[in-house]
Amino acid sequence: MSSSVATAQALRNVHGTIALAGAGKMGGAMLTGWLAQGLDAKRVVVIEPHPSTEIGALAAQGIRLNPSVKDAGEVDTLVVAVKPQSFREAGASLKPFVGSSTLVVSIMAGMTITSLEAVLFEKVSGGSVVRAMPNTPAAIGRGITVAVAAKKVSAAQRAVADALLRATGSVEWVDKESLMDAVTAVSGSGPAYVFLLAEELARAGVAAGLPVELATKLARETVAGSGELLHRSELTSTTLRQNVTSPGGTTAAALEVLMGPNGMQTLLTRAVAAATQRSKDLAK
Ligand SMILES: NC(=O)C1=CN([C@@H]2O[C@H](COP(=O)(O)OP(=O)(O)OC[C@H]3O[C@@H](n4cnc5c(N)ncnc54)[C@H](OP(=O)(O)O)[C@@H]3O)[C@@H](O)[C@H]2O)C=CC1
Ligand SMILES: O=C(O)[C@@H]1CCC=N1
Repeated sequence: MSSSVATAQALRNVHGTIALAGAGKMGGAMLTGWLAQGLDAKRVVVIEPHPSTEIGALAAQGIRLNPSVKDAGEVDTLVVAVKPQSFREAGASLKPFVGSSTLVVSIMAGMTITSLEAVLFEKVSGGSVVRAMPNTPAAIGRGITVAVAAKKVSAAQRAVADALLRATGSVEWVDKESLMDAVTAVSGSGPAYVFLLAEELARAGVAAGLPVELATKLARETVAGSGELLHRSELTSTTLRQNVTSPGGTTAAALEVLMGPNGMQTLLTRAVAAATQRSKDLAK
């Protein structure tokens, strides 16, 4: 069985009602992935105060948009995709949807398992919580998610979380929740760094004399094509970089700048440290 067939099959084996709280950029991307992989829309409840036109249109496919707690019925899995800053308030309105056997999967940056348990469950340490960090390539099935499960999460619940997360790309499980802040800084926020690279490469092309439109196209296709090559190739990123670099050539001249003092290594180390710290601060 191919891995994509196995992924779709695992998702179809997820039983019960799945509620998504927060169908914004990330929650919406995950919902798109689930439906694309064949999850029955009728089993999906979406809790979202201001649904986009796209999310509203999914009601025609059978998803239940903003039902009352009574109409939603028993929620087997609640995926929380609201902003961490709005969770204290949102948590209170979500709590009535959570029963003692509900599995909660949170994708909120910085929000710890302990905080989730305290807000959503009657007793601290009484909840089945999976903390996960996806990224936006999930929208095209090419995301990567890192997940950590609270002790109370059963093997069956972990399989449910895995199926939902894997429908949007690959999944790595870790045992230490403390890794999640750095994970968020690398892969959760990481797509933004890559898109910034495309923006700045285009700007640098314009500064070097190219028309804006051509520079934008060259930068976009170069980032996208290099990403695809990295994805398909078995070579390491170091070898792929070296393959571009002719001795004494143009790339070597550029890399001397990018790999020099205050180059990419310094900048990315500082950027990832700043994002890691922000994730820790969001927990407070
Ligand atoms: N964007 C990304 O790349 C990633 C984001 N995340 C995490 O995903 C979460 C969402 O981020 P993102 O999608 O970017 O943010 P968005 O603002 O796009 O989405 C959050 C959504 O939650 C809605 N919302 C607000 N209050 C409630 C409530 N009480 N009940 C239900 N929904 C509510 C918001 O509505 P309204 O706008 O009207 O307030 C909004 O539509 C965050 O916790 C973030 O840390 C994780 C990985 C990557
Ligand atoms: O910027 C943020 O806080 C969220 C988490 C990772 C990506 N976006």
